[in-house]
Amino acid sequence: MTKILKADQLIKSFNEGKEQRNVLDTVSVEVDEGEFVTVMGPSGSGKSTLMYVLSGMDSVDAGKVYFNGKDLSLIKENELSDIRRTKMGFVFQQPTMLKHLNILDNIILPSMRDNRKNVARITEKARSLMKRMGIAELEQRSITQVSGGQLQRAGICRALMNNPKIIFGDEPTGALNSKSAEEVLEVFAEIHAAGTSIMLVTHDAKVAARSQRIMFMRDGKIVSELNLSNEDHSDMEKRVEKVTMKMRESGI
Ligand SMILES: Nc1ncnc2c1ncn2[C@@H]1O[C@H](COP(=O)(O)OP(=O)(O)OP(=O)(O)O)[C@@H](O)[C@H]1O
Repeated sequence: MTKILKADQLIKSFNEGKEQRNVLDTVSVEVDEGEFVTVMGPSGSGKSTLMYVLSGMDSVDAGKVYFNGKDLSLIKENELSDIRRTKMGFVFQQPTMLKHLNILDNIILPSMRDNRKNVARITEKARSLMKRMGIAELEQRSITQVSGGQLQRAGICRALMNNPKIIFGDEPTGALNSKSAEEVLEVFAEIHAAGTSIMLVTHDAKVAARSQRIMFMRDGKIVSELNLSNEDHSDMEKRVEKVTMKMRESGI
């Protein structure tokens, strides 16, 4: 199986007063192409930092990150930003969108950067994604005229504009009510079914239960994993129960 991501023995430290603290402490990770993984762990355990270094948004002090077989430490910053823009999609807890643009324009804005001549094609792509995400009728609305769940689905459309190989999500349902969260999770399931790899950071067992494999972090280390790929997908309650048990076992 081809690895979309491979990380060996990552170390990342930050200064805490006079002390240096390893926020990532010899972390190794592998994600298969098309795999849906989640990262769980207590606040401050290093989950977001792990996601930032795996996506090349931040550097490591030691260790290697390979994206699609490429050592990220050996490529120049402009190639790295091209990879991030064209091969990776990012979804955060609160999508950052511009207030004076409507939803459609917010979705297409990042793609316009190097494709000004292809407005028609880009707009068509955005419309087809909005339809797929169930927000086709919202294109003219401002970002203050939609619900949190609808805004997040717009954020996912924006992340999918370049057909990324992987979507990174940091607590993508963290700010949503349970109904909107369910809808957004359905969207992630659909993106995964279409072949895109997904890595989500979450505190929520219901989110993690949707994934194929969960990595549990504590104090900058991956302390355990749970493989759900052979568990019945229709029995979500049982999957959530397994995740909750493993969280307890892992001290999370
Ligand atoms: N730029 C930074 N400078 C200094 N310390 C940082 C920096 N970024 C993160 N940290 C510290 O690294 C640790 C891990 O942070 P990180 O955001 O990765 O944790 P997390 O598991 O994602 O937490 P949460 O669930 O609260 O989002 C925390 O103690 C945080 O304060």
